[in-house]
Amino acid sequence: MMSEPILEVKNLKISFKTLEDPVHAIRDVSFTLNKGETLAIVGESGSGKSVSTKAITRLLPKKVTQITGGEILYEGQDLLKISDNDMTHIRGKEIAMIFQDPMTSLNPVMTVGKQIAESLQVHHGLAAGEAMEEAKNMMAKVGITQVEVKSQQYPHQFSGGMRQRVMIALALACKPKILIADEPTTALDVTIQAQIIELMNSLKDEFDTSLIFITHDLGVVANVADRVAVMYAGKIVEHGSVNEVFYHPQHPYTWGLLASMPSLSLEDADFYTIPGSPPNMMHLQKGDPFAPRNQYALAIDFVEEPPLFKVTDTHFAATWLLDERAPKIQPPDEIQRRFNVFHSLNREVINL
Ligand SMILES: Nc1ncnc2c1ncn2[C@@H]1O[C@H](COP(=O)(O)OP(=O)(O)OP(=O)(O)O)[C@@H](O)[C@H]1O
Repeated sequence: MMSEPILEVKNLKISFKTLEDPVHAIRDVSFTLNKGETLAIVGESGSGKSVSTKAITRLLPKKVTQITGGEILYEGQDLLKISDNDMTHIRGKEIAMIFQDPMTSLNPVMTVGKQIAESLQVHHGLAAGEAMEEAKNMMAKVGITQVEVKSQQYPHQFSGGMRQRVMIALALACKPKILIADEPTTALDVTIQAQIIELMNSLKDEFDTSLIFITHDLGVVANVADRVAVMYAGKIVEHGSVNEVFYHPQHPYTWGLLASMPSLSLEDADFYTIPGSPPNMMHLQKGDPFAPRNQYALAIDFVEEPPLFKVTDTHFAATWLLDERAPKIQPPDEIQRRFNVFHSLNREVINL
């Protein structure tokens, strides 16, 4: 795996103006997307996944959005500083997005073939006929059959799964360098979800695209991601390789997400769920916003937010439990089981 960065988000801070106080939606978020990799961003609803990625394509509502700090570096330029015109060239052509509900991105009164073709005409300057041929090729690539007929149909004539395939065809037609998929499979049933994820994985490799995959469902992450970033209350609270986050998680919030995942091997384990609900981002209390829900919280959690502690060169977690002065605690059974898997995985690697 190459580890050359294609996108670097550094110390991003975003607030929204409201009729009351501002909502501090993104509170100092940094992450890197490397060329060719898939980065999954996970977290509960409202944690800031969509806002931080919409900032990349500058799709946040201008009137109410205040970007109060940070930079978004793509190929050496700060996307927060370039002109609207330059951004229009990058959006769609170099950085494309797929959303949970394709109907919000597809034009309901234009045939799907025409929509894909139009994007190729605008971004790649293809002539109409050539663009339509390429559009049909893309539709076939994403597994749509009878493309001569289907390319003449409108979005409402497609099922949910097929519509998502159309969105993928539209997003990848211009061969973007980065694809941001925001909950692309959430509205689909489990079998179709698996098919769409497999499709995105194979096309991403074929097109040499780097992928940011946003989801609240850790279950789908294992099948797509190289690295995982876990968000809570507008911050990344843990990030690492998929094995590190799945089998050696350090943050009690990640423990909660993992332990509440349905699993076949959990019959005897004590179920650990995250009590309470996410904080009000308008009025955050002093200390770690996760503290009131954290059964492993220390006194300091109610006073000061933890920094990201380094676990390995590739793994970081923002929990005071990693401070050398913290008491040693016993993680929940399910997490201990994962630690054992992690240690046996590592032993296998060492013995190779
Ligand atoms: N236009 C807006 N005005 C005010 N607050 C906003 C606006 N857009 C987003 N927010 C707030 O920003 C925070 C982060 O929202 P975001 O949509 O990024 O969360 P998310 O993790 O993607 O959740 P979901 O999975 O529900 O989409 C939330 O508290 C949300 O209410």
